[in-house]
Amino acid sequence: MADISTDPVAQLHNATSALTGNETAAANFILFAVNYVKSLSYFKIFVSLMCVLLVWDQVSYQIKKGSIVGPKWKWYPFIGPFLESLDPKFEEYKAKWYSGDLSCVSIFHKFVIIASSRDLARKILQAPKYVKPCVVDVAVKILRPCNWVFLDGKAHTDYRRSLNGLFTKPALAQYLPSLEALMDKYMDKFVEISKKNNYEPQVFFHEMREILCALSLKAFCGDYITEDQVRKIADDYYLVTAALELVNFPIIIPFTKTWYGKKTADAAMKVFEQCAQMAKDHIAAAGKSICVMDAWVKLMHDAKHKNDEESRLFHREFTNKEISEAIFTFLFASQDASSSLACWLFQIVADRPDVLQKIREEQLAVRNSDMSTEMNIDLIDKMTYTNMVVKETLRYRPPVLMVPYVVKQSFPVTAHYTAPKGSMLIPTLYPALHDPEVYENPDEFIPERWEEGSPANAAKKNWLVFGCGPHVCLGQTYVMITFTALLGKFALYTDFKHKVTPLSEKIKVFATIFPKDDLLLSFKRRDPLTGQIVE
Ligand code: HEM
Repeated sequence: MADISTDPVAQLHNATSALTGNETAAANFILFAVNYVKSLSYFKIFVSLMCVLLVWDQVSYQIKKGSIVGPKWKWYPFIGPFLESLDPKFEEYKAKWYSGDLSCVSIFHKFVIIASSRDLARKILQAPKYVKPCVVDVAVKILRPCNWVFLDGKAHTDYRRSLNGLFTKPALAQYLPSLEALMDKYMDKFVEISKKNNYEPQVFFHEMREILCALSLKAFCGDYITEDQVRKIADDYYLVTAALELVNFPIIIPFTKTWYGKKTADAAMKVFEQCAQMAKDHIAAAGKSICVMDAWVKLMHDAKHKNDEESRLFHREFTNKEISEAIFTFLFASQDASSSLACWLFQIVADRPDVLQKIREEQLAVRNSDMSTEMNIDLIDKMTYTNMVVKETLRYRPPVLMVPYVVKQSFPVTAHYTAPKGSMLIPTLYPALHDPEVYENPDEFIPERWEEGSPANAAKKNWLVFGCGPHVCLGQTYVMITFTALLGKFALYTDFKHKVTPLSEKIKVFATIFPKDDLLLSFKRRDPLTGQIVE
């Protein structure tokens, strides 16, 4: 008669009768284990399960850690140093970087490897076969899964090639006049704000974020975006930054940080979609190109009559939605890093009157003291010293400390260590930029170290401010040009003072890095030729 028992133990018993030797021993063991579990209470089962998981958590950590530097054990079971990661401290990061070329930490199920030497950082950034950029889970929801930044390999390289042309010097030359006009407006605004506070230094962190957001949006959307829309996006943008913290809840729950972040991003992309259509209409009517959107649409427009390889990239029409998503990634990539640079730049220059004086002298010289000279690329190219100040600020206080990547397949990072698939691999940029063998007295601010023929200039491999490899920053030329122009104008037309506090030189980590006291500044109008204060 067929065995109709539903008891798995009874079934196993019957099954073993047909086996011999090793098979019987294995089956007996399973039988014993099943009988044992059946004799346990739920509580005991739970405790046993937890013990197994606990041991597995530690064993898995040890296997992944291998020979690299890192905590001997996962001291906080399962979560690891999760609570510390909620409030990242620059000093703790630094201690980690200098603890070894490769170090690790495990948070929940994520195994994180930090690569801090220049050569390892470069190796990782240039290994698209093994790694791809790692974004927090929620970023895919906020930036949308179809966004170009999530493309990998050839698809990414091809899309990137279609965007490179939007940030070349000739393209940037088209955006400069409207950027200069906006800089003028913000100089007035900063002076006005300072005047209302009797020129007493006050927190300028938020104003710096606003001017950078406004400049980016002007460069990207030109006059298609209204001042109100710019203000709204600039005001709300910090909600996106807050939503994209490295440690965040992956599901979007109403009225949480991520929910507000997504709402802000969706609203901004809606505005960009409308702007994209206006750019298409403007270029179709043979209008002049003055912003990134115009330049992009013009490339599409011109491509229709050309058949070279570069133009073929534009043979398909990028939709308004696609353009809006790409523009949002530009804002996303630029906003925090550029605001960080702006904060340090104004603080550092205000604290060093000799540097400010040299900038002013250069600014007058390149204009031949003719204040009606318009800003253009040739003029900016002549601002050698101002450019060195921007470059040294980027080295001294690199806005992006680390770039998280995820391992796609086991990656032999060194002869002795292979990063396991699925782990997070983080090349750090700071140590290469503070390498004493390349930059003498690396913790001092010395613009002259960038003079032609200097060791700093020769050490191209250490210049990791904008990353390297297939994901190298798309906006790096734009950054150098805009900031040189911005600093030059503010130095000429305003007298800015910084109040030094014990926290000014301390570093706060908020996506990028900022002075811990949020930057106390005051601006006065000055006559660019005489240096007299104009009240
Ligand atoms: C001070 C300002 C900035 C700094 C320090 C900075 C730095 C960086 C770094 C370190 C990366 C990652 C590179 C890599 O993975 O190898 C990056 C990527 C990127 N940056 Fe910037 N960035 C800045 C401003 C900008 C601006 C203004 C734009 C926009 C126009 C921009 C657009 C991008 C884009 C689109 C990417 C991703 C490129 C890709 O995945 O192909 N960045 N940036």
